[in-house]
Amino acid sequence: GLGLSNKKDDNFGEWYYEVVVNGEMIEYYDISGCYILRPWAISIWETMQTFFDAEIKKMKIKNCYFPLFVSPGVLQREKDHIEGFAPEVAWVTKSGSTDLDVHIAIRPTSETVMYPYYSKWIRGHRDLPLKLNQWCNVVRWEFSHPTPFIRSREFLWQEGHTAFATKVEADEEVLEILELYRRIYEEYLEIPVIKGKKSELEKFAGGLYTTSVEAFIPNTGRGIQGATSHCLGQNFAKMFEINFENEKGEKQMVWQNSWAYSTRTIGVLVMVHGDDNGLVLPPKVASVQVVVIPVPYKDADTQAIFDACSETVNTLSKAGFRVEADFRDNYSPGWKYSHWEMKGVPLRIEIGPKDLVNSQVRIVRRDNSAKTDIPMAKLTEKVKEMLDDVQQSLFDAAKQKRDACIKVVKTWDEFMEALNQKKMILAPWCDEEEVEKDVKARTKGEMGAAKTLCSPFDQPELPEGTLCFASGKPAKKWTYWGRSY
Ligand SMILES: O=C1CCCN[C@@H]1CCCn1cnc2cc(F)c(F)cc2c1=O
Ligand SMILES: [Mg+2]
Repeated sequence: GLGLSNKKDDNFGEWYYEVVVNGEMIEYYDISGCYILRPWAISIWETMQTFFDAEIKKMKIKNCYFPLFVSPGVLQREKDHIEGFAPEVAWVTKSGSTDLDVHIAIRPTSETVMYPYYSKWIRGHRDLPLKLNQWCNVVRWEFSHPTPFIRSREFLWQEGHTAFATKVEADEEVLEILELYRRIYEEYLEIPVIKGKKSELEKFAGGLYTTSVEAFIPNTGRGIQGATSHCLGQNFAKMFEINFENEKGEKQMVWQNSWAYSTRTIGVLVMVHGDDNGLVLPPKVASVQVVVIPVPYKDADTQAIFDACSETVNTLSKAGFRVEADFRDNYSPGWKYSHWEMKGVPLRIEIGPKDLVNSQVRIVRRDNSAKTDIPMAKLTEKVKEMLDDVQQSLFDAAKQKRDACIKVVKTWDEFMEALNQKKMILAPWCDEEEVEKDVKARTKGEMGAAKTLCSPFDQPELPEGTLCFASGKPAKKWTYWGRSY
């Protein structure tokens, strides 16, 4: 039948696979870890892209496109950048039946592709800042269990790569981009995120520091990195000799950033808002915000009902809403209700014989199933009101649920109890890497170890003498810990 055979709170993993397929976002592919992204998913990607692209253009960041293929020499240029990642790199070794004598890597990220040309293009301070972004796919041949949108061997992202004369400019842009990522999550996807700094152990090894927006999946009790904005310092400038002559004629290395968000955002959206009837889409990213369903009755005037549906579609689309009617005569109204609920369409409008008589429509909200009869005359204003309310309600519900998963702890025992309760744990930490490694070792298990998610910029009060939950040493900062994706 149409319904899901898995409940979200019973077996989340199965529920997720079913929802992304039944919601017509994903089609499975015959190569493991690869998925077909169908229009219902790509329309969400495009909405985010439209917002983000417009915002970075305001920042004078330009789009470019570098090749998919990386020559082996440059890929290995930076040891600690690549060492841990080597097993994930996919290689082209043949063309047709001919072996390539030099194997070519497929980009897993584009630092090593782009920076030799940054070195060539950046000569003097007038060449700075150089601020480029590309919208592309990347390939990482990961082996941990693949999950649509969340962990796939190929995914879509944007990667920004910027170079500045000063660290001050770089530091400023890192946070400007991070704020855009927060807006994508909290103003479009309606998912609460925490802005913070990654620990030395969790940061991008090739960089100076990493900031991120961290989301949380209550059902699995796992944190998930939503997007990341790194300051690379001068590490890559040194490696790729990206220098410029400053105003005084002195040779200086540039300060760089790199930042990305990916189609993983869509997976987080499904996991956070989805329910046992399927997807639940925030109106701002829904390619269909309102679906109009005719409810013909045996002896009623079916044509009149269809006409009322068409009129409703015209009125709402003229008002700027993304609206569709489902006139298919081979499906019942009931079937259509389930189908569009599965796809997460925010509002459903039902028009039957009595609605005609009363010149009203029945509007049903996807997020809370509330049913309201609205006079046709007030249609547009009510639909706008309800869509705005759905958008905000989704955030409020997700935030309340996420906040209920946060536990503040002071001791190891409290930490372990919270971890076993699938919480996102805020703990005072001495900020020592050895201690972080020790926590990982002590929490190892088939569920995966606990790790730091981020140290929130918004630091609670840390009273003098507060001790680290894990080492007992003087705590330096509050840090979020948890299991993660
Ligand atoms: O996270 C970002 C933002 C956008 C540009 N890149 C940075 C760092 C990416 C970190 N990273 C992440 N994954 C990788 C996988 C690989 F196979 C590999 F060769 C390299 C990497 C790798 O450098
Ligand atoms: Mg990885």
